[in-house]
Amino acid sequence: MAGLKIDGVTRRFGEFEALKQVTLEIGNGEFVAVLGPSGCGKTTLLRAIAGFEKISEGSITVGGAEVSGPGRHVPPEARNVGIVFQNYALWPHMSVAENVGYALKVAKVPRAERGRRVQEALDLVDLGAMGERRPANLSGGQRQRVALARCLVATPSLVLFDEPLANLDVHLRAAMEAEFADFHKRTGTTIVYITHDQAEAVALADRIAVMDHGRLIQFATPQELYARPANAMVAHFIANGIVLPATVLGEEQAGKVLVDVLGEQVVMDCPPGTGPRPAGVCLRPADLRLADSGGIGVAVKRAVYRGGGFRIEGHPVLRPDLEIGFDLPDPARLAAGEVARLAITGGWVLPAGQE
Ligand SMILES: Nc1ncnc2c1ncn2[C@@H]1O[C@H](COP(=O)(O)OP(=O)(O)OP(=O)(O)O)[C@@H](O)[C@H]1O
Repeated sequence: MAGLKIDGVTRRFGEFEALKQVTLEIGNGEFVAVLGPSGCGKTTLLRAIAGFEKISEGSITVGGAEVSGPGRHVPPEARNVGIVFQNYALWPHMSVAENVGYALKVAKVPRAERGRRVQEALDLVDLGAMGERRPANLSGGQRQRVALARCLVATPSLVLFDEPLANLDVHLRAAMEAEFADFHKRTGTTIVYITHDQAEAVALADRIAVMDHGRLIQFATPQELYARPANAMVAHFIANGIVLPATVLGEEQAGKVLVDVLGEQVVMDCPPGTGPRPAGVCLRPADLRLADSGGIGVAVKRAVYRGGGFRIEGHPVLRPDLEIGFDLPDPARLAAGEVARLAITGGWVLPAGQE
């Protein structure tokens, strides 16, 4: 197992920068998700780590050895990096064990050793008893595990997952999430997991690297991303936080500060050194409470039933240009056309310049 260091990596396609000065250090045995919207550079980063893509600037180090850098590009097959792709493409005419052992056979690994390593890899993904089956006789999740075993049989120092659950249905995704988490716990493999699904990243990863437009925006634990997003994009992207304009009224004291949000004065969490300035604030469900009086007025545009409760969407009465959405447990007392009163009880002031 090995750590991964990405240092100031830029990748240009002509004038366009798909990766901009990305710096990221991943510890030995860590499970890191790379998360971001379509086109943010996730796949380019994965391809650069795997060695399918040359980088324009910076360096990449796996387990202490530089694999990409100025004048240096170690080919993919010499990097000892495994990849589990979204399309797991197994050979239909080969058994599970043959599929897993194919690369070893091509590499002329002796039969006995091959058999032992294939069995070990299948045991790791809990398919130890299924080596003789054909892929057609496996479930989608089992096939994805064969793909994982096929990657593990080469004993990689680092495993990259490229949206491995994207082709699976919702139920199978949940089951496979649990399997991946369990696999990581048992083996301690260093994992870099690419996804655009924030719920998946939050459920699985020790830390998440959020990317946007080729840049790394924030690299932190799921809890930190939720509670202390670095900018409005992260606040929205992680669990759909509400971002509103506000004015910081005082100076930060012990991580808190007094803020005016649409006429309401609220004490919120804030970055160190926050002082009076215009700011964006991120609000989470725990920061909002429906009130009978006071609070901010929200004109309800839509109330959509979401099983067990309603999703309310509308705009602040004082700022019709802003959108605000929140969830309300059943039985809801709100309908389109009404004005809801929302008390704000907390929140997070975004860092300066990130509103
Ligand atoms: N070979 C290439 N030539 C030119 N532009 C490219 C090339 N590969 C990627 N890009 C551009 O780089 C940007 C990042 O692409 P990338 O595939 O890394 O995004 P992504 O975050 O993986 O998106 P998705 O989730 O849709 O796969 C995109 O704007 C894409 O069009």
